[in-house]
Amino acid sequence: MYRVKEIFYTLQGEGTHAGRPAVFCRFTSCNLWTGREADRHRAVCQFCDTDFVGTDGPGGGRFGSAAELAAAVFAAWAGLPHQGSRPYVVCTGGEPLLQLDAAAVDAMHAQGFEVAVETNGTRPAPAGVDWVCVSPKAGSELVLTSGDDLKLVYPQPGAEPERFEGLDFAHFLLQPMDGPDREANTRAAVDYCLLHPQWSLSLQTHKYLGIA
Ligand SMILES: C[S@@+](CC[C@H](N)C(=O)[O-])C[C@H]1O[C@@H](n2cnc3c(N)ncnc32)[C@H](O)[C@@H]1O
Ligand SMILES: Nc1nc2[nH]cc(C(=O)O)c2c(=O)[nH]1
Ligand code: SF4
Ligand SMILES: [Mg+2]
Repeated sequence: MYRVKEIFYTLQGEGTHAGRPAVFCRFTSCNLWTGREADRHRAVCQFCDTDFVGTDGPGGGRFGSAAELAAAVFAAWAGLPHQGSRPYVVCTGGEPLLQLDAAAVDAMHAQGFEVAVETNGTRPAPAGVDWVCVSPKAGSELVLTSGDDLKLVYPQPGAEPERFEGLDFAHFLLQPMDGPDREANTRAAVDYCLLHPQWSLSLQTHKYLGIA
């Protein structure tokens, strides 16, 4: 059984693939926060910008099999078929690697999708995922130490960029922490990238565009 908060079609807002049309499959639950506001101050991850509680969002629900989940992802894709481009699904959450398994990845592949994951990196990824974006969180143990994007929310005391720059990722990105200090955090991230050009800036472009 897969528990999913919402499934929707939009542009990938963040990271190396920012601007790419994608179905987002947002799994419920996270191992670093309950998702309840009353618990935020004592969570390992306290800055989360996402509601991942329950299965009540658009396209959300409980899916009894990998094939049913993949069919729901396929149903959300609204792009026209085009030779040489594959539909794209971003599995996120909550923490998707608490639920995403090889059967789900295989079923999404069988529907023609390229499969990406957005993860906090505290759980191994199943075989077959095509794009792995890891976003480490201070105070958590990082087990996924290789992948495509290493996308660090900045600043995070205890998770300085220097700690991650030796890991086996193709792209290193700083994403300004959203919240009351977003503007200052954005300026600080710009300054950090300018001084340390192995890092690129990742903006949450969907928020500036006013899309999901
Ligand atoms: C909601 S998380 C879900 C996936 C996974 N649990 C993770 O943390 O990577 C999706 C992305 O949003 C980022 N994010 C969450 N809250 C944020 C905030 N306040 N400002 C900037 N990025 C944030 C996360 O670091 C992650 O890259
Ligand atoms: N447009 C859009 N892009 C995103 N990239 C990562 C997201 C996430 O919440 O994981 C996200 C999201 O919520 N919306
Ligand atoms: S790890 Fe990801 S989903 Fe979990 S609380 Fe942090 S940002 Fe939110
Ligand atoms: Mg988001």
